[in-house]
Amino acid sequence: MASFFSLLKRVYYALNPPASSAAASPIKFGILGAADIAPRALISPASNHPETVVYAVASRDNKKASAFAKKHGIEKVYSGATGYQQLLDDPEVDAVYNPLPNGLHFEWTMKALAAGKHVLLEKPSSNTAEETRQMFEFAERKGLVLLEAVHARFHPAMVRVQEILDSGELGQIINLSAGLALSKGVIANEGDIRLDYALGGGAMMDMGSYPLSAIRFLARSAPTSVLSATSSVYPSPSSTQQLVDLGTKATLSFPNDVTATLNCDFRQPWWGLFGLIPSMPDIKLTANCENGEVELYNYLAPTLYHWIRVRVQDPSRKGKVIERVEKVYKFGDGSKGEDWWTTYRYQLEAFVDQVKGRTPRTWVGKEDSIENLEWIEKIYEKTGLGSRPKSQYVYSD
Ligand SMILES: NC(=O)C1=CN([C@@H]2O[C@H](COP(=O)(O)OP(=O)(O)OC[C@H]3O[C@@H](n4cnc5c(N)ncnc54)[C@H](OP(=O)(O)O)[C@@H]3O)[C@@H](O)[C@H]2O)C=CC1
Ligand SMILES: O=C1OC[C@@H](O)[C@H](O)[C@H]1O
Repeated sequence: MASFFSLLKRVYYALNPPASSAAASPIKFGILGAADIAPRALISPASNHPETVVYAVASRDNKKASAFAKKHGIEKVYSGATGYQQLLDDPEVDAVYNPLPNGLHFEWTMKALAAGKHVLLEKPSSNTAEETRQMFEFAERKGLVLLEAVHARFHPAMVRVQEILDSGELGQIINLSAGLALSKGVIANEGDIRLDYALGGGAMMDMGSYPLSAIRFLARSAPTSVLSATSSVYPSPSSTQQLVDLGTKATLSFPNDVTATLNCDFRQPWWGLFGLIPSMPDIKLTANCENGEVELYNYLAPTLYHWIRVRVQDPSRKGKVIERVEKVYKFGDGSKGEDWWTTYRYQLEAFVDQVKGRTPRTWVGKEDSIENLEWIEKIYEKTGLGSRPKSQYVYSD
């Protein structure tokens, strides 16, 4: 019963975080585009962070910009063809949140950095590893913070799974698997940016970037090769749309004979097992090891509900398995956090710490983001679909 009430309380506060009173010199954010994800990933967490204010939004469309600003209490509105650049030119803006379609991440992140702004950049960081490298190198040259918003990596539950593996209690990792697959109609419907090749669409870009990042994080290494990869494609007459994967499955190899399987899908069937039972979303990470296994269920929204199930061979009784379940909402070392903090709230904490010159509890750095894109591209190469198109934007330092 007590755990039912703590679930209710956690979910309530995750969705309605208590407003914090503003610190003396908060980081003022500007948002490029009135994107669907912005309230969840930035506006709501920022309302609870004393050192952040969402100050401006820019949209191509004036009405959309004003309605978005009104709904979320945002002071400054920019719109029209020059709206994004006007926001970047506003000296009041300290940091930019870039939730534009993937194919525009490079151009607008480079422009934001050129304008001297720190950038919280939506995943996947760009369309190619080379673009991601250029963005991070530019940020370094400018002395600015750039973070790819792989929010799941910031939650203590994910970090705990890595700790369990690192502790050695399960022995050497043999196989990792991670998925993100949702039933048809839930996401990426007709007209969605996720289905537009020119904008960097595709399931591997959109959803696959998370399980790939998680697998690499738990393996503490880059893959060594893509052993196999297959995609299902959109039955569209347009040849570029046929390069958009609706789902991709890949097997990767890692050092020390570790293998990993990855699954991502926009169009999982609603019914599984011969059409008899509803299929559940694939939102699980598993590590099979020499002496047991660990599974994290719901690694993308662990605040709402998750479990970490550990099964380990009993060393004193051959064949006997000892099972335990952990739920981890806060870091065990007293680092900042609350049970109800979402992945996005933990991510914002880290971003602000980095901007303020403090050491964040968790971080996803330059090489990590470059590597993720490198292997997204390698998986696409293996499927035969190839990388998403490079940005046409040319910048000068
Ligand atoms: N971290 C997370 O949990 C999530 C991350 N994402 C990532 O965030 C990004 C945006 O996703 P989402 O919010 O779902 O997408 P939306 O389509 O809702 O938002 C994208 C915004 O980009 C702007 N835009 C600029 N140019 C174009 C164009 N040519 N076509 C379409 N939109 C354009 C639009 O803003 P306007 O018209 O106002 O100018 C639009 O609102 C993606 O990179 C995605 O991978 C998405 C969902 C969850
Ligand atoms: O968190 C997410 O889940 C679903 C995806 O389509 C979305 O872009 C992603 O970031």
